[in-house]
Formats: sequence, C-alpha cells, structure tokens
Amino acid sequence: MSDALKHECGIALVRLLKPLEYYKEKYGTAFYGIQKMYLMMEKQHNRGQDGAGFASIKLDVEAGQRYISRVRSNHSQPIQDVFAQINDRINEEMTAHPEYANDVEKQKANIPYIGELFLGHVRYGTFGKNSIESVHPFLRQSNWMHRNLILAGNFNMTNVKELFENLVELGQHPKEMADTVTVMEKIGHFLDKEVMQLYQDCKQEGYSKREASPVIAERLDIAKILARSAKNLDGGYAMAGLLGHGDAFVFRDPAGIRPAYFYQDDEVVVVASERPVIQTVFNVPFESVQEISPGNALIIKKSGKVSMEQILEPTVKKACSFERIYFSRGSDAEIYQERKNLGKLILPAVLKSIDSDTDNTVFSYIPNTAETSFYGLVEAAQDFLNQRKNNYILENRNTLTAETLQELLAVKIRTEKVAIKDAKLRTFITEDSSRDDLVAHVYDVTYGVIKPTDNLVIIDDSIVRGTTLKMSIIKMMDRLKPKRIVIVSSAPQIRYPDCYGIDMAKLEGLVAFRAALALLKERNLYHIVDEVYIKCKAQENFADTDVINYVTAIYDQFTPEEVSDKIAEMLSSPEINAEVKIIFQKVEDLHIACPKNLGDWYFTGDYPTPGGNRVVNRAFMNFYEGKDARAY
Ligand SMILES: NC(=O)CC[C@H](N)C(=O)O
Repeated sequence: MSDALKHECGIALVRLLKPLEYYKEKYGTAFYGIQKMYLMMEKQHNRGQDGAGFASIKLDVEAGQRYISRVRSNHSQPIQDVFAQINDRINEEMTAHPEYANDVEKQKANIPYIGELFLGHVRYGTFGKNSIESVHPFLRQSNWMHRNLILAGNFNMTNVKELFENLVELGQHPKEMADTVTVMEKIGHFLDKEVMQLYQDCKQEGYSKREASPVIAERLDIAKILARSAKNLDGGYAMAGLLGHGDAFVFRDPAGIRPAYFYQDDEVVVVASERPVIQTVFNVPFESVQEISPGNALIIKKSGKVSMEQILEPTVKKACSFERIYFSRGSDAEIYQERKNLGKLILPAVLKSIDSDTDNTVFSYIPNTAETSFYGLVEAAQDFLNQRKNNYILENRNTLTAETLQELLAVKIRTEKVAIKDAKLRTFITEDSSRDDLVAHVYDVTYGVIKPTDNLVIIDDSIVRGTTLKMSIIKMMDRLKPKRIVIVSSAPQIRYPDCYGIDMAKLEGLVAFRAALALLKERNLYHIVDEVYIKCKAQENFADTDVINYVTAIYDQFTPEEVSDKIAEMLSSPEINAEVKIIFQKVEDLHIACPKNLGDWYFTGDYPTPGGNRVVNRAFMNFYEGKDARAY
C-alpha cells in the first residue's frame, strides 16, 4: 500500500473453560491464557499500533480480593509494553514468593493478570485523540460484580454525536466524548436496568440481597441487554465485552461490516478479528474457525455455556472488502486466494495497456500488501504467454526446429522487485520543494533491470490519495527510464468516504474525486457540482433513512476509464519522461474475487447503513463549503 491509511482495530478474547490447574498440568503453566493472549494480540499488530490493552477476570473470588486487572499502553510498541508490564509484575511476585511456583491456587489468589477470562485490543484510533484514556479496553466499575463492564471494540459509529445526545437525554453526564465511552455507557445503562429488574424478581422470590447477587449474575440475559443497547447504533462494529462476574460477549453489526471469528472446544472459547490468528495460536484447521453471524452475539456465560444469539435483524451482508484487499493478513487461506484472484482478473486490462507486449514488460509490485495480487497477476500473465507459445507451436508445427522451440520456451514473464520500502524517512525540512525531494526517497528502486524499451507494470493494492505515487513512486520509477509506467490498483477507484472504520472521511482527499471534478471542469459540466450541493443541502436535516447519496452524479458522466486516465494525468508531471497509465479493478471483478465481502460503498457509494448516506452527504457539503472537517 503506497498511501498511508489508518487500519482497523483488532480484538482478542479468550475464555478458559477448565480450572487453571488443568492448564498447569497439561501445558505446564497456569499462565496459559496470558500467553495465548500475547500471541493473539501480536498476530494482529497489523490492525493497530496506536495503542494496546489487556484485561483479565478471575472467576469465583472471595469478596475483598481483586478480580479485574487491566493494562493499557500508547507507547510506540504498545503490545510489547503491555506484556512487559505484565511479565515484570508476574516475575516479581514469583521471585518474591518461591512457594507460588507449583501452587496454582496461590498464584490465582495473589498474582494479578492470571485468570480465566481475557480481553485484548490493538488500536488504530478513528475517534478522539491517542491519549491513554482512549485506549481499550474501557472499564465501567461498580461494587457489584456483575455491574462491572469491560469493553473493547473494532468499530466506528456514524452517529456518535446522536448517541452521545441520547445519554445526555437520559440525564447522564458523560465525562468524555470518546465513542467507546458512549457505547459502553449505553450498554452499561441497560445492564443496570436489567440488574434492577432481576433484583426485584429475586426479592419477590424471597432472596436476601446477598443471596440475590449470584442469582442475578446467572440470570442476566446478555442478549436482551445488547438488543436494547444496540437499537440506535449505526455503524460497523465488532464489540467485545466482559462482565465482572465472568459473562462475556462479542457482538457484530447487522451488515457484518467488521469481522469477528471464533473457535470453541472443551478447553477454550476464542474470538479474534482475523481467522488465521486463531488458527496459528491454537493450531486448529480453517474449518473449525467460524464467523460470528452478522447481527448476532457470541455469548459466553460464566457457567461456560456458549451460544450465538440474534441481537438485531441481519441486513444484507456487506462485509468490508477492504479487509480482503488490504487490512487483514494475507495468511488467511481464503484471503490469499482472493488477493491472487484480484491480480489475475486485472490481467486483461494490463495486457491492453502494454499492447500485449509481454516481452518488453517488467512486472513488479509495491511492497508489501500488494505482493499476493502480484503473484496472481504474474500467474495469469504466464498462462497468457503459454497460450501464445502453444498457438505458435501449433501453427508452425511443420517447420519448427529444435532451436526455435528452445528459443520459444526460453521466453518468460519478466518479474523484478523494483520498489523497496526504505526506512521511515523523516521530512524534517518544512520548505515545500525540498520536502518533496525527501518524500521521493520513501521508496528506493532497483537499478539495472529495466531497459528503455520496457514497460514497467507495478501493482498496488489500492490508491486512495495518490500522494505517495505522485511524490515518490512514479518519480523513482521514472529514474529507471522505462518507456511506460503502468500503475495497477488491485482495488477499484475509491470514490466515496468511509465511515465504518477506515480513515477516509474527506472527499477532496480522494484522487478519484479530484479527477472527476477536473473532468467536469474540462467539459463545462461543473454546474453538476452546484446541483449536487443544492440537493445535499436540501436533505441536511432529513432523517438518515430518507437521505439519498446524490454524490454519485459527480461520476455519472464518465466511464471508469476516463476517470482513470485523468488520475494518471494528475499523478504524472512534466519532469516525468515515461508515459504514465493507471488501471483500476472493476467493481464486478472485485466481487468475483472476494465473493464473501461484498461491502463496496467506498467504490460505489452504496452504503450499508442509513448513516452512510448522511456521511457522504455531509462530506460533499464540507467539500463545497470549503470546510476542513470530518463528515461524522
Ligand atoms: N479502529 C477502530 O476500530 C477504532 C475504535 C474506536 N472508534 C476508537 O477510536 O478507539
């Protein structure tokens, strides 16, 4: 990926179903859960490096003993930092008390972090600052065990402001504007209500206050609490929560926008944002890891009972395709094939751009996430070449000599590693022209592999702003003196803002949008921009469900190729000698390659929740009014 793009968050949840002694016996340590959590979080570091947090719960402790531990960090290596703190503390206790060594009961009673239920989070903030207070898990404390709520999520709500207002309407006074606090307080509110109701029931049944507590915990209907809390949520989310006494849940949005996977056997229940994380950490096959169904919650009661319950009516499944193109790790068996298919499906367009002259073409990729689609592209190119050889041989079978046959078979698809991501270069000089020169060196190039008669085809996973392409990659590629540079995007043109977790909230930042505007100007159609604005403005105060995405009109006048050509022109500059072309994946081909993740609103403007239409409407007004503000 050449554009710096904010990633997602990652969640990790582990519930140990057996007593801690079991793990000590079988795996040699009662800290088994913590170790697994470390691996699960580390294997998701791709999803967030702004912060990391860990929380654990000990089940069935006596009153007066601590049972919730939490560590959070926003240091530069937050996962390392969190587990260094946990390690240090455990080692300190173990060294000071050698008698704990083989005594699991003592370990549990005296050492923090050890426990049966764990929640971890790696964060890329989409809302609020990167202060330590914004790092998950969030904690809502209470002196009643079952009222303690610990929450961590991979989410972005399009209507945080409204949700915040709802809390104020309830008479609450939230101390922060953090979106996680807002969601947590909402769940917390309905948790309190449910507890109150259950207490009344218990009282009627003759339980004393003290006796009622464990009964309430047992009877708590998590699905009911979630259903009430989730009513007004509009966004993409995978929210994980723990209750102090030991219940846990992971709840996914009705369109399945954000991912959540789980695995369960008689020892553990595990949830993570990505499938291969669970596969490697627990050494289980692909088939035994399942998705949490959209609109459903995986609920793990303290008793160990696990169920999947529908919380909200699922809508049409629109799982985010960017997870497949870029965010999630490519080690997932499905994602790996999907990325390869993205490369394969785009070959016809690539061949067209190089006049099918594969002999004079070098294929390469932008490190690192585009590497897999590159393999697919090259495999398809090899098939194409073989087909050509085949035809030649069949046509010339009577005259073919051993020599020409050998020559023919020696022709290969040429692949080279041309772009190398260099160490992070700091742009410490503020003066613009020299800064551009520094930025150009973010990528390094391999000299000596391109001839002046060559086309250079270079695949990237997606193109958002195009800044790095313009400032660095194309300039550096041009130094190799190819005849033509073809930039290939394994994703379609990004035309609309995202509001479900990816940090693309402003229209004018998107190179496709700027290209469409330039085309409108060129063809004297710029009045369309004014017309769209009038339509957007008119629905400014509409209910979300009534808002229509009129921004599509900006693109309607042009074929995708026209927009691509304009982008190519905008990314090139007079000092570039090579001809620059740009090719994007077709939306239909994206769906063929990634059939399970049909969420494509950033490419098509087809938002999966009503809030999305409000956001694109707002984003357009912000652009038109020259407001440098986020659209939600
Ligand atoms: N990337 C995410 O899922 C972010 C979660 C949450 N909105 C935050 O900002 O902390």
